[in-house]
Amino acid sequence: MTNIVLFGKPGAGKGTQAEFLKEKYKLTHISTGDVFRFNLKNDTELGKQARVFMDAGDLVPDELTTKMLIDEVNKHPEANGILFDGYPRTLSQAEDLDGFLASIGSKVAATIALEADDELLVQRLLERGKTSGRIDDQDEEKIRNRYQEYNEKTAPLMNYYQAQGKFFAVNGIGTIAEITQRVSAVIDNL
Ligand SMILES: Nc1ncnc2c1ncn2[C@@H]1O[C@H](COP(=O)(O)OP(=O)(O)O)[C@@H](O)[C@H]1O
Repeated sequence: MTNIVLFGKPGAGKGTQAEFLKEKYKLTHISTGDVFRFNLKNDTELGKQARVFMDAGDLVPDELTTKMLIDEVNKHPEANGILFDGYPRTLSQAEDLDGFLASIGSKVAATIALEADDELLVQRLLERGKTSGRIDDQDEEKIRNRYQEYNEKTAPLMNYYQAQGKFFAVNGIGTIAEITQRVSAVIDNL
């Protein structure tokens, strides 16, 4: 299995790239944000528990998120590899992911970060908020809170993966196709 973690700040383009990469490399795409939003929309028990955190732009607690993630991975026993989008976002999630993948005889092959400047990303999210219906994209304060969450809790993961020799950063500014090319170059070299 070639498991890839797509890494980057909110709005960096992880979801957009995932759509192309999953086709190109026949990967199973798991977006924790999408799974949470599906649960919110269907008002499931998980959705009810996650809503307050998501609407505020806070991270959902690790235990809830990791349980959901493992359930999702287990739905795809035939997967060629998984493209993780939005997970892990904390050190504890990264450790749990490593432990879980080891338990099924697998591992993270690479973590690929899409890099872009904060101010550009905030503008992208506000633009997305006009049409996406996402509450967390419509209010600049909530967006800034997501960046704070990212800086405090998610950014330290770069060191975690760097220490394992699995961290690759690509420039996330350019056309969608250009960025797909850059990410593909990393995957093709693994
Ligand atoms: N791995 C995770 N850990 C905790 N919360 C998460 C995780 N993934 C998604 N969420 C919740 O879902 C929200 C939206 O996720 P996502 O669509 O990936 O957002 P973004 O556009 O901010 O990258 C997050 O702000 C957070 O509340």
